[in-house]
Amino acid sequence: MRTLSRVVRTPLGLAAVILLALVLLTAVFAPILWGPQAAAIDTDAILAPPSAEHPIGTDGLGRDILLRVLVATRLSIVLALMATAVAVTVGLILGVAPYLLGRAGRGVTWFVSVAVAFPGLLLALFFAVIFGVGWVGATWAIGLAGAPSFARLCQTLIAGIASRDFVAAARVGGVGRTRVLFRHILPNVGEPLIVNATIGAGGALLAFAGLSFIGLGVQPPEYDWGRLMMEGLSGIYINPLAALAPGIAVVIAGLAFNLTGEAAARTLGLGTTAVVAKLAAIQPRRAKRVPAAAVQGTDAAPAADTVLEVRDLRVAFPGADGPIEPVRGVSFSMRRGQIVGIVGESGSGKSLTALAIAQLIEHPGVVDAERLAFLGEDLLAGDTAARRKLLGTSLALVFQDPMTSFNPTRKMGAQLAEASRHHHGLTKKQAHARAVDRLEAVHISEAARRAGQYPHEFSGGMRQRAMIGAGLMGTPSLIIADEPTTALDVTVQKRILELLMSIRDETGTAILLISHDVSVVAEVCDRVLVMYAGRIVEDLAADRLAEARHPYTRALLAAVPDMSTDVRRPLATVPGRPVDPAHVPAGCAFAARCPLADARCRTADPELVAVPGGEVACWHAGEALPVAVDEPALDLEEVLR
Ligand SMILES: Nc1ncnc2c1ncn2[C@@H]1O[C@H](COP(=O)(O)OP(=O)(O)OP(=O)(O)O)[C@@H](O)[C@H]1O
Repeated sequence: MRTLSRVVRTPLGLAAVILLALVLLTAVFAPILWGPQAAAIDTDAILAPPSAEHPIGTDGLGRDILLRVLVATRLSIVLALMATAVAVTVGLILGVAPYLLGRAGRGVTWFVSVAVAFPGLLLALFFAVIFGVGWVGATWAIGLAGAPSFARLCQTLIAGIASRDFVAAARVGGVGRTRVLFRHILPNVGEPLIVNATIGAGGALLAFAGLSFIGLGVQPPEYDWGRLMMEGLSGIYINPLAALAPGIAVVIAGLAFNLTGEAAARTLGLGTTAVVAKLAAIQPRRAKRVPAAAVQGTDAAPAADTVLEVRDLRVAFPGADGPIEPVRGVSFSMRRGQIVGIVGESGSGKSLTALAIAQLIEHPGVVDAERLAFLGEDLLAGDTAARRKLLGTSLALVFQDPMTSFNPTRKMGAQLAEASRHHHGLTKKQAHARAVDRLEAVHISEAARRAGQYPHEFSGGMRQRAMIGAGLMGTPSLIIADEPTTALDVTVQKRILELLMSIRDETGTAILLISHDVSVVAEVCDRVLVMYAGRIVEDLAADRLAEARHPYTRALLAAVPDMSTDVRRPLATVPGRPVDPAHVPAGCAFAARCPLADARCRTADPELVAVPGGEVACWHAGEALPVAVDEPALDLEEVLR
């Protein structure tokens, strides 16, 4: 209803809706008002030309053509709508199948791709021949012919929404595929699908008229516009209006559907509501640092409080010239209460590492590891349902973009409550109460009222806190926060980081913080893992960052602006370009950008070896740099690239 009122506010929308309303009113009332008259045979007025009594003449049985055109509106529209219903239903089934069936659904995608390549009218003729002459066969024919394009649209829209963060969060929360589809995906693709179906109804109307015109559609004594065109054609030289009038009716009704659909599409495309709520004040708390003992020595035998063990984690995707491995043997472990940061430039494999831990790498991606264990449970083996439950109750994810982290069509309270109901067996009321409680826990004021609002009614910082609140619906042992502050301004950033630290202090939750910003990581983490080209190249305590040994870590640190940075000069960056995972060079992947690189670096890849305070993978770890990396010879072009 809201959509309709937005559509009629535009001149095009208003005209289209009025036209469609007229067509539909004619379809409803014309057979009641003029049905018997339109069927009355008058042998005295056979093939009469237009006159005052018969404005566009009569047919071969003396029946009034204008009345017949008006009465035919109902059958023409009903049949077009029935064919559209077939197209939408079959299209939806084919459209959602790949998502629901996972890998097994690839056959459906292939089938739709092939079917979509056939011209619709050809398919309609093909099905019309199979189903036989008559309106039933024609309805199936037009409906099935329209289904592939609808299915393709459906698949594309679903794929777009399925990659959004809130769907990933729901899946990690243990929400099943079917529920995710109906709760999170379909409500978000519903509008474009309805708009497309409306436009499709115009096409079905035209196709039906075509089939009836060539004698495959409606059969006498029934008549639709196509049938009337066919009958009028025989007398076109005597009374051209007899064929033209039903043709014009098809055009008007087709336009009414198409324009309404187009107007709705335009209106929906333009209308993104952006209501920015005011940021509620939060009371930042000073974080306690985890004792150094808890930070050190994590790669020995797993300690009793080990939350996460990652050993030789690899993530691969098929590429044009063989598999691409953007994550190439990552190993680390985390203990209760630890905040570990992963830093590295874009493309270094940080997010894929996190996604692999959360079991969110989709086919055709392949995850392999010597060991990937969460709370002692092997994530690469064992029962899928048990794994999902474990991840759903004990792992929380916070994503970069707080706008995509929530389903825009559902209220915040309901979204927070969802996983809790699923995993903890809470009633709707209990889950809602917990959602409000969790919103309060992340310092959202008036939490009860806020729980009844939609994501767009929250500010960016509030949404990010709500995302953290969603993670706290259970009792997570690990929060993975992937660039949680990148989309936020600096003051909000600080509050989010302080919130994460306070959660760690209060609950002992371990936090894996992914960031490309080394200063963010340095501020809140106990330990920092520096990633380059899919590997950890340095692992060190955050408070020893200044003693970093790897030239890459040192270059990253040098690129952080401070109060002494000359603002008139371009900001420093690490010179050169990151490695393309499809073309990782032999030897040390950083060699091409490294001022210390020599022949050995270009041929032999250094292992991660223990050094005082951490581990480093470099043949020249800690050596003095011949060129000052904090003063790289930058050209603006390189910076902007
Ligand atoms: N589905 C995929 N298929 C092929 N390659 C992929 C896929 N997903 C990611 N990659 C590649 O893997 C590499 C690492 O990606 P990842 O998202 O982990 O990087 P990142 O360090 O998190 O960077 P950013 O900070 O930009 O997110 C990138 O080069 C990316 O192009």
